[in-house]
Amino acid sequence: MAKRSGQLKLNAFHYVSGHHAAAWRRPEASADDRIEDYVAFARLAEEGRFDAVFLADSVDVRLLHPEGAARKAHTGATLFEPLTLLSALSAHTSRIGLIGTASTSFSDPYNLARQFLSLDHLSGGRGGWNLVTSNDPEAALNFGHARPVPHAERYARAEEFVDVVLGLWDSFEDGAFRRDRDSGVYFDLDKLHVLDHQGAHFRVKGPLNAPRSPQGRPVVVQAGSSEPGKELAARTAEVIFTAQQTLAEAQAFYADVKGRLGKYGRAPDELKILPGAFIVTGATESEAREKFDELQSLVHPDVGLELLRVQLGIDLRGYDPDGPIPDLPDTAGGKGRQALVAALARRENLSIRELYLRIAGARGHWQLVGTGAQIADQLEERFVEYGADGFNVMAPVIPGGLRDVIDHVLPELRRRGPFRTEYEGRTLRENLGLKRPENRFAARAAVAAE
Ligand SMILES: Cc1cc2nc3c(=O)[nH]c(=O)nc-3n(C[C@H](O)[C@H](O)[C@H](O)COP(=O)(O)O)c2cc1C
Repeated sequence: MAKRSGQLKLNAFHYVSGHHAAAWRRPEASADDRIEDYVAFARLAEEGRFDAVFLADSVDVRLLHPEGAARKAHTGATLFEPLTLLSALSAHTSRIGLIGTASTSFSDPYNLARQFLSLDHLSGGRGGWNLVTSNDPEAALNFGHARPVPHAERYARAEEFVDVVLGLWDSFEDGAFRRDRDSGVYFDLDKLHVLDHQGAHFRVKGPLNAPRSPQGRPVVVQAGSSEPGKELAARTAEVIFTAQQTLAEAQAFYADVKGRLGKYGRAPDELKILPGAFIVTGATESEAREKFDELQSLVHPDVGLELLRVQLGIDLRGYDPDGPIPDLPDTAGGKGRQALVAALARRENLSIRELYLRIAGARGHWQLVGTGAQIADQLEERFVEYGADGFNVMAPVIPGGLRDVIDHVLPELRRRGPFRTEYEGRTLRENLGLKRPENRFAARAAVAAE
């Protein structure tokens, strides 16, 4: 296959004080309760010409390992609800995309469709929905369940959930709202469509009480890595977040998922694959390494064991930290991530302690520590060798780690070619190079009229 040209896409992953588990302990890190810090991050990412800010989310504080949770092993304890926060950020930014996470397991399609379409209008067409099924085992207990919802059930619901949302987003065709004061006609009835969805999980009549947005509808993002996760993404998503350690694993995932689109009548370029890249950089390699080592020295064993509980689905308290990880149970959580972290331990022959330090920063994602040129070389290789269409950039500490990427890595990428100096468009779709979707009802009417 010829080496590719074109532009890679970059998201700025906002993980409260930083993606490293010890980020919040650094004095320069953003606070998790100051809106001005979130605004500063979004503006910094926009200054760097990133495609979007991405907000992860969990609907559970993750207290299964209280000591680890109390030491902020993950963000669960202090996450502002993403849609609320992104709506606020839309007023302080003008070009950067705003992608927020919401669960199909613990929401309902009508409200979620309305909220994300409202964000899309508020932001002038910059909204995106990261669809998750929520692999936190205790999240279900916050929504009326007595036990975790099994993986297969979560995806069966997600498949129907996304179809209802996409259908509701087509309730009104483009140009439906005339707002004609003279005739008194506010909208064209023949451009309004009732969904009337009847399914195994949902009965939703519609229409949605919100018109199509400047980019048609929000961008749908998925982050599944299991079989059902990849299939759902191939059928419905336009961006997929993912995690791979090696170029070969990234190329295999890339070819696998792109190869699935054809059966849904989709072209490979209709889905952008953005693996995570945890990047620690500086003016020199030793400066980058020092920054990383300082953070590593702040990782408490309770935090490390909690990180492994979330990623591997097993509580390793009571095991010898300098011994190997035991055989792993079938997890109700994220199967894709469990397999990835277990493979990392085997490949690098890591003890429990070594493994939690290995993932304390990147949490199972690709970890790059070095100068801007060294990192740009690796990012460019994964892009030109068809391992990614771009990256979800994870800064170790916010905002300093993002500033480092902008100052040291992006100029090197621009020198090599595959990253923008200026936004191409005004909407998230235009900047991601995604087409503006047709309204399904208008498309059907056009075919019928031929
Ligand atoms: C970059 C990235 C971001 C993710 N963000 C979230 C998140 O915010 N909330 C969440 O519940 N899961 C999140 N996930 C987990 C995925 O939804 C999914 O559960 C995981 O990748 C395992 O795939 P599987 O569910 O298909 O087994 C994320 C995954 C990736 C790769």
